[in-house]
Amino acid sequence: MTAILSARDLRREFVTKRPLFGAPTVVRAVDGVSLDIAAGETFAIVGESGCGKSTLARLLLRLIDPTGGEVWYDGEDLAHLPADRMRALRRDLQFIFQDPFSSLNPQMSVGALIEEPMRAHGIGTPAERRARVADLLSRVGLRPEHADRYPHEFSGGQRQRIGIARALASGPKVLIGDEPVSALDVSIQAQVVNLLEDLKDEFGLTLVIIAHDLAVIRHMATRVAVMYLGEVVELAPAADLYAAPKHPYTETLLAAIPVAAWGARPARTLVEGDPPNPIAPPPGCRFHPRCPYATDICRTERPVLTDAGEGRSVACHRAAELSLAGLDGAEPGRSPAAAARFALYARAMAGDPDKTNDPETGQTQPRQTGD
Ligand SMILES: Nc1ncnc2c1ncn2[C@@H]1O[C@H](COP(=O)(O)OP(=O)(O)OP(=O)(O)O)[C@@H](O)[C@H]1O
Repeated sequence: MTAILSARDLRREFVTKRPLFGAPTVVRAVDGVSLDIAAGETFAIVGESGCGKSTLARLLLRLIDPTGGEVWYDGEDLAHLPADRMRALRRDLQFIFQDPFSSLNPQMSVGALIEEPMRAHGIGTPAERRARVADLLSRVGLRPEHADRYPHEFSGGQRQRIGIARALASGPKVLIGDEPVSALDVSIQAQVVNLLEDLKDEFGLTLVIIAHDLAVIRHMATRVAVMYLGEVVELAPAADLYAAPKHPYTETLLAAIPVAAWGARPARTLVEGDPPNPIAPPPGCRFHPRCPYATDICRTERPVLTDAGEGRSVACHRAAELSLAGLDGAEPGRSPAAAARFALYARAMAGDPDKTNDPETGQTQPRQTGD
């Protein structure tokens, strides 16, 4: 694998002062993340709100400075580059924001918004830039004459297309999208996902997509990194991860995927127990208070992300012995076997940690932790 972008033990803390009294609190938003993103892949970073994925995305493009660690792009450590060199490299590394309403300056015409990155990097003559704006508008499914209009004249999906055209304007090699479709109507999300996939092929891009659940990126991701409380807990080729997760947290994220096709109903969250507190993460495995498979070692020893073979890594003491429920490749829903296992799992999460009811017979039985 040729890595185009790599993180090495990347860290970012936020220190927040209490308003009147008390010690400042420290949030370890990203706490020692190492990963390699291959040229030309679609790499997804997934996890619940607050797990640090937006912070990681911003660190990867040095939109914010790290507290520690390195970010390597094309032989240079972005984390320690002087500002002027970093500005030059931004031509290669672009960001698509989550909210197409607040991320576009309402005072600027669409043409000026898309042209701005080209001007900033001294690309082309004014006439060449205008021609490129028209071309980019067509490529994202809008019309060249839209260049003279203003963002408020467009729908959310169209604004996100404008944001994508703007991100493409400087001819980047890597595009990072921070939940690029989650602010859009569900009916529009698939269209924008499809557009990103088409543009990736057309422009030879590497895509990094941040998502809070595994549904959105299911059909586009090449590999997936699952984050929990500032750490990557599982990293795997997408098809393998969906078919057979190795970390219990990944299993819960898979269980939250709506069974029916796009938008039929919102995803449920099956992760019960105390919500994660990034200020005071639990000892041992950070997921253990919510994990139905936790044993003593999970409460005391922090598992490290370990090579699990076949391009997979997992941070779970019990990864080798557990056999967790995947989606079994069923379309549009899960197979009956996977559905039954998810039902068992949901009950285990909601109640008795050691026993659960068989969804078909209603009999109480020990939960299965291996096949
Ligand atoms: N500027 C900041 N100051 C203080 N704390 C911050 C700041 N930015 C993020 N955090 C904290 O860092 C943690 C990770 O936040 P981050 O936004 O990266 O998570 P996320 O997984 O992207 O969540 P979301 O999907 O809600 O954006 C959270 O606890 C958040 O409150």
